[in-house]
Amino acid sequence: MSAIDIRHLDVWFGTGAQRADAVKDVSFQVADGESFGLVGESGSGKSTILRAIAGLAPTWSGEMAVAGETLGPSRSKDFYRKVQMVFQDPYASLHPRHTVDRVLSEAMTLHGVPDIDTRIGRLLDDVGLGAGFRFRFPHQLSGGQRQRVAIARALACDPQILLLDEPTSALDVSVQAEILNLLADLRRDHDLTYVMVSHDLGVVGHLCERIAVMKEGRFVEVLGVDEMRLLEAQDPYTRHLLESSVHSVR
Ligand SMILES: Nc1ncnc2c1ncn2[C@@H]1O[C@H](COP(=O)(O)OP(=O)(O)OP(=O)(O)O)[C@@H](O)[C@H]1O
Repeated sequence: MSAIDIRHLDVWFGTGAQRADAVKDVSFQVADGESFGLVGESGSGKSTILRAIAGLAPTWSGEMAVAGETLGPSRSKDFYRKVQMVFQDPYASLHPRHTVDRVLSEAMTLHGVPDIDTRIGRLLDDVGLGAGFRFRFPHQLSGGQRQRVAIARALACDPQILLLDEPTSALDVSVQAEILNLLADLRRDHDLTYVMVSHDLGVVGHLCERIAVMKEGRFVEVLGVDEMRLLEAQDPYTRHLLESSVHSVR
Protein backbone atom coordinates (compact mmCIF):
# COMPACT_ATOMS: atom_id res chain seq x y z
CA MET A 1 0.00 0.00 0.00
CA SER A 2 1.15 3.56 -0.70
CA ALA A 3 2.07 5.74 2.25
CA ILE A 4 0.13 8.51 0.52
CA ASP A 5 -2.66 8.14 -2.03
CA ILE A 6 -4.32 11.35 -3.17
CA ARG A 7 -7.02 11.44 -5.80
CA HIS A 8 -8.69 14.43 -7.38
CA LEU A 9 -7.79 16.82 -4.60
CA ASP A 10 -9.30 20.29 -4.83
CA VAL A 11 -8.56 22.88 -2.14
CA TRP A 12 -10.12 26.34 -2.08
CA PHE A 13 -10.31 29.37 0.18
CA GLY A 14 -13.34 31.64 0.53
CA THR A 15 -16.74 31.35 -1.11
CA GLY A 16 -18.69 32.94 -3.97
CA ALA A 17 -16.88 35.76 -5.71
CA GLN A 18 -14.10 35.56 -3.09
CA ARG A 19 -13.35 31.91 -3.81
CA ALA A 20 -9.70 31.16 -4.66
CA ASP A 21 -8.97 27.69 -6.03
CA ALA A 22 -5.49 26.89 -4.71
CA VAL A 23 -5.28 23.20 -5.73
CA LYS A 24 -7.13 21.77 -8.71
CA ASP A 25 -7.70 18.08 -9.41
CA VAL A 26 -4.36 16.86 -8.10
CA SER A 27 -3.70 13.10 -7.87
CA PHE A 28 -0.52 11.34 -6.80
CA GLN A 29 0.77 8.38 -4.83
CA VAL A 30 3.92 8.17 -2.72
CA ALA A 31 5.28 4.70 -1.94
CA ASP A 32 6.48 3.71 1.52
CA GLY A 33 10.01 5.05 1.95
CA GLU A 34 9.87 7.25 -1.13
CA SER A 35 10.68 10.96 -1.23
CA PHE A 36 8.37 13.01 -3.45
CA GLY A 37 9.00 16.65 -4.31
CA LEU A 38 6.63 19.47 -5.17
CA VAL A 39 8.11 22.35 -7.14
CA GLY A 40 6.70 25.33 -9.00
CA GLU A 41 6.42 29.06 -8.87
CA SER A 42 5.21 30.98 -5.84
CA GLY A 43 1.47 30.63 -5.29
CA SER A 44 1.16 27.46 -7.41
CA GLY A 45 -0.35 25.48 -4.52
CA LYS A 46 2.58 23.44 -3.18
CA SER A 47 2.22 24.31 0.51
CA THR A 48 -1.54 24.03 0.29
CA ILE A 49 -1.20 20.34 -0.62
CA LEU A 50 0.91 19.72 2.50
CA ARG A 51 -1.53 21.70 4.60
CA ALA A 52 -4.48 19.72 3.23
CA ILE A 53 -2.75 16.44 4.17
CA ALA A 54 -1.99 17.79 7.65
CA GLY A 55 -5.60 18.87 8.21
CA LEU A 56 -4.78 22.59 8.06
CA ALA A 57 -6.81 23.41 4.94
CA PRO A 58 -10.43 24.01 5.89
CA THR A 59 -12.15 23.31 2.56
CA TRP A 60 -11.19 20.50 0.25
CA SER A 61 -12.72 17.68 -1.77
CA GLY A 62 -11.37 14.47 -3.27
CA GLU A 63 -9.89 11.41 -1.61
CA MET A 64 -6.84 11.24 0.63
CA ALA A 65 -5.49 8.07 2.22
CA VAL A 66 -2.39 8.76 4.30
CA ALA A 67 -0.44 6.48 6.68
CA GLY A 68 -3.17 3.86 6.53
CA GLU A 69 -6.06 6.24 7.26
CA THR A 70 -8.74 7.49 4.92
CA LEU A 71 -8.92 11.17 5.73
CA GLY A 72 -12.13 13.04 6.46
CA PRO A 73 -12.74 16.48 7.96
CA SER A 74 -10.68 15.72 11.09
CA ARG A 75 -7.59 13.66 11.89
CA SER A 76 -7.08 11.05 14.61
CA LYS A 77 -4.61 11.67 17.42
CA ASP A 78 -2.50 8.83 16.06
CA PHE A 79 -2.43 10.54 12.65
CA TYR A 80 -0.52 13.42 14.23
CA ARG A 81 1.98 10.96 15.61
CA LYS A 82 2.46 9.20 12.27
CA VAL A 83 2.51 12.33 10.09
CA GLN A 84 4.66 15.30 11.06
CA MET A 85 5.39 18.61 9.40
CA VAL A 86 8.67 20.56 9.31
CA PHE A 87 8.28 24.22 8.42
CA GLN A 88 10.49 26.65 6.57
CA ASP A 89 11.21 28.96 9.45
CA PRO A 90 12.64 27.36 12.60
CA TYR A 91 12.66 30.82 14.24
CA ALA A 92 8.88 30.94 14.08
CA SER A 93 8.16 27.27 14.72
CA LEU A 94 9.94 27.04 18.11
CA HIS A 95 8.52 28.71 21.21
CA PRO A 96 11.09 31.34 22.32
CA ARG A 97 10.76 30.54 26.05
CA HIS A 98 10.80 26.75 25.80
CA THR A 99 14.05 24.82 26.14
CA VAL A 100 14.96 22.12 23.64
CA ASP A 101 14.10 19.61 26.37
CA ARG A 102 10.59 21.00 26.69
CA VAL A 103 10.08 21.23 22.92
CA LEU A 104 10.97 17.55 22.56
CA SER A 105 9.20 16.21 25.63
CA GLU A 106 5.83 17.92 25.05
CA ALA A 107 4.81 15.88 22.01
CA MET A 108 6.07 12.66 23.59
CA THR A 109 4.07 13.28 26.77
CA LEU A 110 0.95 13.95 24.70
CA HIS A 111 1.35 10.66 22.82
CA GLY A 112 2.36 8.62 25.87
CA VAL A 113 5.83 7.74 24.60
CA PRO A 114 7.71 5.79 27.29
CA ASP A 115 11.16 6.59 28.64
CA ILE A 116 11.22 10.17 27.41
CA ASP A 117 14.49 10.98 29.16
CA THR A 118 16.56 8.43 27.25
CA ARG A 119 14.73 9.19 24.06
CA ILE A 120 15.57 12.90 24.16
CA GLY A 121 19.28 12.06 24.32
CA ARG A 122 18.93 9.72 21.35
CA LEU A 123 16.95 12.26 19.31
CA LEU A 124 19.59 14.94 19.90
CA ASP A 125 22.26 12.48 18.74
CA ASP A 126 20.17 11.50 15.70
CA VAL A 127 20.02 15.12 14.50
CA GLY A 128 23.72 15.73 15.16
CA LEU A 129 23.34 18.05 18.16
CA GLY A 130 24.14 15.90 21.18
CA ALA A 131 23.09 16.14 24.82
CA GLY A 132 24.85 19.49 25.39
CA PHE A 133 21.98 21.23 23.58
CA ARG A 134 19.25 19.80 25.77
CA PHE A 135 18.62 22.78 28.04
CA ARG A 136 19.29 25.57 25.58
CA PHE A 137 16.70 28.09 24.43
CA PRO A 138 16.07 28.84 20.73
CA HIS A 139 17.90 32.20 20.94
CA GLN A 140 21.04 30.30 21.99
CA LEU A 141 21.00 28.31 18.75
CA SER A 142 21.99 29.09 15.15
CA GLY A 143 19.42 28.78 12.36
CA GLY A 144 20.72 25.34 11.37
CA GLN A 145 20.69 24.13 14.99
CA ARG A 146 17.09 25.34 15.38
CA GLN A 147 16.07 23.45 12.28
CA ARG A 148 17.77 20.36 13.73
CA VAL A 149 15.63 20.79 16.87
CA ALA A 150 12.50 21.17 14.72
CA ILE A 151 13.46 17.94 12.91
CA ALA A 152 14.08 16.17 16.24
CA ARG A 153 10.64 17.30 17.41
CA ALA A 154 9.11 15.89 14.21
CA LEU A 155 10.88 12.56 14.87
CA ALA A 156 10.06 12.42 18.57
CA CYS A 157 7.01 10.17 18.33
CA ASP A 158 8.41 7.81 15.70
CA PRO A 159 6.48 9.08 12.66
CA GLN A 160 6.10 7.37 9.27
CA ILE A 161 5.78 10.45 7.08
CA LEU A 162 7.43 13.88 7.17
CA LEU A 163 5.86 16.79 5.28
CA LEU A 164 8.75 19.16 4.62
CA ASP A 165 7.76 22.70 3.64
CA GLU A 166 10.87 24.45 2.28
CA PRO A 167 12.93 23.05 5.19
CA THR A 168 16.19 24.69 4.11
CA SER A 169 15.17 27.91 2.39
CA ALA A 170 15.44 30.12 5.51
CA LEU A 171 19.00 28.90 6.17
CA ASP A 172 22.41 30.12 5.03
CA VAL A 173 23.56 28.39 1.87
CA SER A 174 26.44 26.75 3.77
CA VAL A 175 24.01 25.15 6.22
CA GLN A 176 21.43 24.03 3.64
CA ALA A 177 23.53 21.10 2.40
CA GLU A 178 24.12 19.87 5.98
CA ILE A 179 20.39 19.81 6.68
CA LEU A 180 19.64 18.08 3.36
CA ASN A 181 22.25 15.43 4.13
CA LEU A 182 20.76 14.98 7.60
CA LEU A 183 17.27 14.54 6.12
CA ALA A 184 18.60 11.98 3.64
CA ASP A 185 20.30 9.99 6.45
CA LEU A 186 17.23 10.14 8.68
CA ARG A 187 14.95 8.87 5.93
CA ARG A 188 17.16 5.83 5.50
CA ASP A 189 17.72 5.17 9.22
CA HIS A 190 14.10 5.70 10.31
CA ASP A 191 12.28 4.25 7.24
CA LEU A 192 10.57 7.55 6.58
CA THR A 193 8.49 8.74 3.64
CA TYR A 194 8.90 12.39 2.60
CA VAL A 195 6.86 14.91 0.71
CA MET A 196 8.95 18.01 0.24
CA VAL A 197 8.05 21.43 -1.10
CA SER A 198 10.82 23.60 -2.52
CA HIS A 199 11.39 26.45 -4.94
CA ASP A 200 14.82 25.06 -5.55
CA LEU A 201 15.14 22.23 -8.06
CA GLY A 202 18.64 21.48 -6.80
CA VAL A 203 17.30 20.85 -3.30
CA VAL A 204 14.51 18.61 -4.56
CA GLY A 205 16.93 16.77 -6.85
CA HIS A 206 19.15 16.04 -3.86
CA LEU A 207 16.45 14.45 -1.75
CA CYS A 208 13.61 13.22 -3.98
CA GLU A 209 13.15 10.31 -6.37
CA ARG A 210 10.22 11.92 -8.18
CA ILE A 211 8.99 15.48 -8.47
CA ALA A 212 5.70 17.05 -9.46
CA VAL A 213 5.87 20.41 -11.20
CA MET A 214 2.96 22.66 -10.27
CA LYS A 215 1.48 25.68 -11.98
CA GLU A 216 -1.68 27.54 -10.98
CA GLY A 217 -2.89 24.78 -8.68
CA ARG A 218 -2.40 21.88 -11.08
CA PHE A 219 0.26 19.27 -11.70
CA VAL A 220 1.91 20.06 -15.01
CA GLU A 221 4.09 16.96 -14.99
CA VAL A 222 5.51 14.29 -12.67
CA LEU A 223 9.05 13.23 -13.50
CA GLY A 224 11.83 11.11 -12.06
CA VAL A 225 14.93 12.79 -10.73
CA ASP A 226 17.04 11.24 -13.51
CA GLU A 227 14.77 12.71 -16.18
CA MET A 228 15.06 16.00 -14.33
CA ARG A 229 18.87 15.86 -14.39
CA LEU A 230 18.88 14.98 -18.10
CA LEU A 231 16.39 17.83 -18.72
CA GLU A 232 13.99 15.29 -20.27
CA ALA A 233 10.72 17.01 -19.53
CA GLN A 234 7.73 16.58 -21.82
CA ASP A 235 5.93 19.77 -20.91
CA PRO A 236 7.23 23.17 -22.14
CA TYR A 237 6.67 24.78 -18.73
CA THR A 238 8.74 22.09 -16.99
CA ARG A 239 11.46 22.41 -19.63
CA HIS A 240 11.58 26.15 -19.05
CA LEU A 241 11.81 25.64 -15.29
CA LEU A 242 14.61 23.07 -15.69
CA GLU A 243 16.55 25.08 -18.21
CA SER A 244 16.42 28.18 -16.05
CA SER A 245 17.93 26.27 -13.12
CA VAL A 246 20.19 23.96 -15.08
CA HIS A 247 23.18 24.57 -12.79
CA SER A 248 21.38 23.50 -9.65
CA VAL A 249 19.80 20.29 -10.97
CA ARG A 250 22.96 18.68 -12.38
N1 LIG B 1 -5.31 31.09 3.94
C1 LIG B 1 -5.45 31.45 2.67
N2 LIG B 1 -6.49 32.24 2.29
C2 LIG B 1 -6.66 32.59 0.99
N3 LIG B 1 -5.85 32.20 0.00
C3 LIG B 1 -4.81 31.42 0.31
C4 LIG B 1 -4.56 31.00 1.67
N4 LIG B 1 -3.44 30.22 1.66
C5 LIG B 1 -3.02 30.16 0.38
N5 LIG B 1 -3.84 30.87 -0.43
C6 LIG B 1 -3.71 31.02 -1.89
O1 LIG B 1 -3.60 29.74 -2.46
C7 LIG B 1 -2.68 29.76 -3.55
C8 LIG B 1 -1.61 28.70 -3.33
O2 LIG B 1 -0.78 29.09 -2.22
P1 LIG B 1 0.40 28.19 -1.68
O3 LIG B 1 0.95 28.85 -0.46
O4 LIG B 1 -0.05 26.79 -1.57
O5 LIG B 1 1.44 28.29 -2.87
P2 LIG B 1 2.94 27.83 -2.90
O6 LIG B 1 3.15 27.20 -4.23
O7 LIG B 1 3.26 27.02 -1.70
O8 LIG B 1 3.69 29.22 -2.84
P3 LIG B 1 4.99 29.67 -2.06
O9 LIG B 1 6.09 28.94 -2.74
O10 LIG B 1 5.04 31.14 -2.28
O11 LIG B 1 4.80 29.27 -0.63
C9 LIG B 1 -2.14 31.17 -3.64
O12 LIG B 1 -2.86 31.85 -4.63
C10 LIG B 1 -2.42 31.74 -2.28
O13 LIG B 1 -2.61 33.13 -2.36
